[in-house]
Amino acid sequence: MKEINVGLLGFGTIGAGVIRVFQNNAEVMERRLGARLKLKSVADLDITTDRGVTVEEGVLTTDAMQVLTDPDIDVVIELIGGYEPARTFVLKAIEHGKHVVTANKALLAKHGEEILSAAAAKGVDVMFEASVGGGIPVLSAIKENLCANNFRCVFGILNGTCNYILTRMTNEGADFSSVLKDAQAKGYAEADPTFDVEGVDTAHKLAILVSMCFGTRIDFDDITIEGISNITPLDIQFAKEFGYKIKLLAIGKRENGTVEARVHPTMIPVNYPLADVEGVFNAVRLVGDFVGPVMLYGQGAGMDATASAVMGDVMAIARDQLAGHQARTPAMGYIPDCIADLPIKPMRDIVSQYYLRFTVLDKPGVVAKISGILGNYGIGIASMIQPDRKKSEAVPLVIMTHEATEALISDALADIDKLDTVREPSHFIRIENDME
Ligand SMILES: NC(=O)C1=CN([C@@H]2O[C@H](COP(=O)(O)OP(=O)(O)OC[C@H]3O[C@@H](n4cnc5c(N)ncnc54)[C@H](OP(=O)(O)O)[C@@H]3O)[C@@H](O)[C@H]2O)C=CC1
Ligand SMILES: N[C@@H](CC=O)C(=O)O
Ligand code: NA
Repeated sequence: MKEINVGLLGFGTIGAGVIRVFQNNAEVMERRLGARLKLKSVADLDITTDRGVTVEEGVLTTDAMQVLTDPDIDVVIELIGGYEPARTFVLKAIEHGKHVVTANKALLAKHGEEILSAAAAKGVDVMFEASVGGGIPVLSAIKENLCANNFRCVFGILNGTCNYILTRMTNEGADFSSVLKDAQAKGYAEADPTFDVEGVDTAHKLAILVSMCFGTRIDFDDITIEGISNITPLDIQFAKEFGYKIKLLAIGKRENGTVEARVHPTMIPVNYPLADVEGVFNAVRLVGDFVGPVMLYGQGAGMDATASAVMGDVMAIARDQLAGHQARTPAMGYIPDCIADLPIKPMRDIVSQYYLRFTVLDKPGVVAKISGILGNYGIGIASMIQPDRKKSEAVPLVIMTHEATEALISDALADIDKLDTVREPSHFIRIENDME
């Protein structure tokens, strides 16, 4: 029986998951492939720590170059993470004529074009299903099954760590930092968890999604990114009272030659399917012009689910190899020469409804002054929760607005923050009511 040899770089959380798939599911993969996948080498800096899986003698090495230059290895899986040395290793694998599978969204969001051009020039495949939505087969859905559609928009809950934190804060009133520690212990978080909580990891994934949905290059630095570290139990409580949940949402929209690409905490009505996505689960809602709305849901992080996506890519490459096809489907779902350069809409032009929370002195006339300033900017008030009567203490005042541009909201808030009766910088959360 024909063998396809695989080399693995990075024996961490996901690397260990990949080895588990090799060990547990060899038979089903062989029956689906008609060939055998063989894990020939695994490189990690540390090959003595117990990772919960045993590896055959002679497979482990501390020398990544041994994997990259081994003429027998057909496919290299990169699971080191980060920019370097992952970039150098992936380019080296391509130079040596190897197909590459990676889960590294950071690398792809920043250096994707360089890597994919090198792969195209060499005639090898680079696949990265695990990089977005962990185990959810979202990238293959976009570039294969849904490829006859023009996409209007894409919404995603794309970070398992943040969704796990927000879910436990919402459902149990749990404390942010202890839940983050738990997410790290479960292997969900990035090596640097600020990438998770500050929205950077979600933005890496959004960059890939927006490029693949709309067929455009995205400059990662143009994506607006806000994380969840400023979300307070008070905002979660008020959101509930208004019938919303707070989620870290990745939003991509295409409209009249521009795209929106932004990541920020967002209030979603509780009766929307995305509001029900809890814990480490992720979901992506796509709207295509013919298929309409499609929602994909599954575990967005963790050893086993992510390893499933990695091995799905290895199988796809192996199938192409066995059938004599090379790079059958363009990596980004579009022929490289047909990829556009659509600009990202500036944040000030975004239109949304807003949740505004002010910390005000409980004095007569405060509400009138704030609503007056909003009125001056033409911002309509949809509903309001007024301060409790606590005399001189500062109390929260919450206003839900009608749709307004971000420019109007930020200018109005700057004026409101100058009032003597407003005791802390005002706080806002965007609301997403239109997911069609
Ligand atoms: N964890 C998750 O749920 C998910 C992760 N991903 C992505 O998968 C990738 C791997 O993540 P994860 O497994 O969690 O990360 P880990 O940090 O658990 O694993 C990375 C491994 O790579 C090793 N490594 C670092 N430098 C080298 C090197 N020069 N040569 C060989 N090995 C090296 C690390 O060793 P050491 O620790 O000694 O530095 C570590 O064992 C990342 O790109 C991540 O973003 C994608 C989806 C989900
Ligand atoms: N740190 C990421 C891992 C998967 O991409 C997350 O929490 O989603
Ligand atoms: Na995926």
